[in-house]
Amino acid sequence: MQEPILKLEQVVAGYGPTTVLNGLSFEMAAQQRLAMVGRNGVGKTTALRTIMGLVPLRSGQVRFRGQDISALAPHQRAELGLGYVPQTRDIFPSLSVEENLLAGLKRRPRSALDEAYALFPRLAERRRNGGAQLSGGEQQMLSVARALLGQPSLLLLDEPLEGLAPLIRQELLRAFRNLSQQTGIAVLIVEQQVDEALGYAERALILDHGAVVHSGGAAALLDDPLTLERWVGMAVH
Ligand SMILES: Nc1ncnc2c1ncn2[C@@H]1O[C@H](COP(=O)(O)OP(=O)(O)OP(=O)(O)O)[C@@H](O)[C@H]1O
Repeated sequence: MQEPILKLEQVVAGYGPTTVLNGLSFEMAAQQRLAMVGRNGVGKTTALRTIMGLVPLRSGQVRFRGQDISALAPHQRAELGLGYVPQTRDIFPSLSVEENLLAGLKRRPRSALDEAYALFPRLAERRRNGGAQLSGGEQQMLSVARALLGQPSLLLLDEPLEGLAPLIRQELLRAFRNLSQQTGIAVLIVEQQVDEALGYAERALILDHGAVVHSGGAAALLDDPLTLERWVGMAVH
């Protein structure tokens, strides 16, 4: 079997006296779309932040393309090919769309911006608008586009659909699908919009108390209301 792009082994992490991840172990294949779901507070955001190196590991290991990255700083992980879009939509509100994208360019030529505009045509239309003038959905697009300019091979998305209207959610998911097809980038998506995330992903994990309690095909989970009800506490439509 091909080496997993990401592998967590018995990861323990938390904040101060609180342990949030209690032996979290899972792996994902290159080019895979994996959804991570679970009730509020089970540790999904903490898992992404730990993979990125923003929450320190207490024990266990994080491997990226076979390399143990547990001791690396976040920027070193980004350089290796990890992209992270936090829940907070990491954009500069006082800069224009184009300036925000330029800030994410690093050593790439300016023409790389065309990739971002091809993926999100709305951003091209609003390239001179200030970040603060964008709608929630446009801010999310900008945040994702900026992360992509770093050419990650694995993109971590923390609740990208949160607070967005259904039509905009569909537009974003369409862009994520195009992205997967065109670039083969692997995507780990954390989402409360469980039905939409499972519709997008190939595989799914359910977390509870900072560990995996279910792992399998996303379509199969979408068809399994008992498991969803038990661990996610919500019926999908
Ligand atoms: N900076 C922090 N300091 C202390 N505790 C924190 C911090 N961030 C999160 N926590 C706690 O860690 C636990 C897990 O939070 P986390 O955000 O990882 O869960 P989540 O599954 O992503 O939940 P949600 O869906 O609500 O975002 C929660 O009990 C939360 O209160």
